[in-house]
Amino acid sequence: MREFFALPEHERLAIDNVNSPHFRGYTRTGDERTGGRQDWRDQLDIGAERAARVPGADEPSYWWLEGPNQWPEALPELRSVALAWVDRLSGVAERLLRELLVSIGARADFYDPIFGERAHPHLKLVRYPGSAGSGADQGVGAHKDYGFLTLLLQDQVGGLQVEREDGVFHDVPPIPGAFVVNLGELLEVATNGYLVATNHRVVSPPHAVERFSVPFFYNPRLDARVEPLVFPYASGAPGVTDDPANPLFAEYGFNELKGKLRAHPLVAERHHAGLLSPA
Ligand SMILES: O=C(O)CCC(=O)C(=O)O
Ligand SMILES: [Fe+2]
Repeated sequence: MREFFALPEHERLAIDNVNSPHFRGYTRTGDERTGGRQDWRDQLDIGAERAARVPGADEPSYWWLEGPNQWPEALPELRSVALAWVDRLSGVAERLLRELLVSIGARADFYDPIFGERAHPHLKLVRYPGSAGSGADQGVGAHKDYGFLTLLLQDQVGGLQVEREDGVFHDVPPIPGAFVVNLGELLEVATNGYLVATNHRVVSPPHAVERFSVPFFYNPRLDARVEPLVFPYASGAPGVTDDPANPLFAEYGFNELKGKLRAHPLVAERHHAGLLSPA
């Protein structure tokens, strides 16, 4: 992945995600927004390799999220390595989700039907280039991931923080060889708030220190509707977080599309002006 970010800028920009109505490809530093503010990182977004899908007038707009990836010509091996990693981590995350469901008294296979062949996993290669010249330290602003589980590899630099019950963001110190596991919004929807999606952010490394991370997002089919989980604590669950700025959608495609339109305004304006709600 370091080789990808070391490519000359014109080679990275040849696969700019602004060229992709499917939100795939390279986002240069400064083009992404979280919480309405600029994230100081660049990244390569990779999803399941599928044919471009253009939703018909009577189809849900989230089908735009299906499509081909963009790969750098100068690094032909990246495609097979990244897609093999997606496959491998899909298996790990599947096992983990099943164990997690059993641990709260549910059936292991409860959500099996919404994954399978048409599942919509996602992988990012991310580089944080240090602090922005402006002094802002938002590597990525506080957010929750859209799907069920995230398996995140981070290097030794640090900067990832998660919000705990006390409302304070706590450092997540890097542990060599370990994944950080974040709970996604769909698990919160599934358990009606018994499990709460992990609110997390990255504080930029100081000065010109670079940080690299590789989050893998375990997501079901875009047209999956997350049914309430049958488990012993369902009746006492508090309900999902009520945040008008971030509604949680049980139909996965809408939940991801909401996030992508917000995070990638250049892609949204160029390809999806019709989907943006009037300000
Ligand atoms: O870089 C990290 O450690 C976190 C990245 C992240 O939260 C994301 O891309 O969703
Ligand atoms: Fe995240």
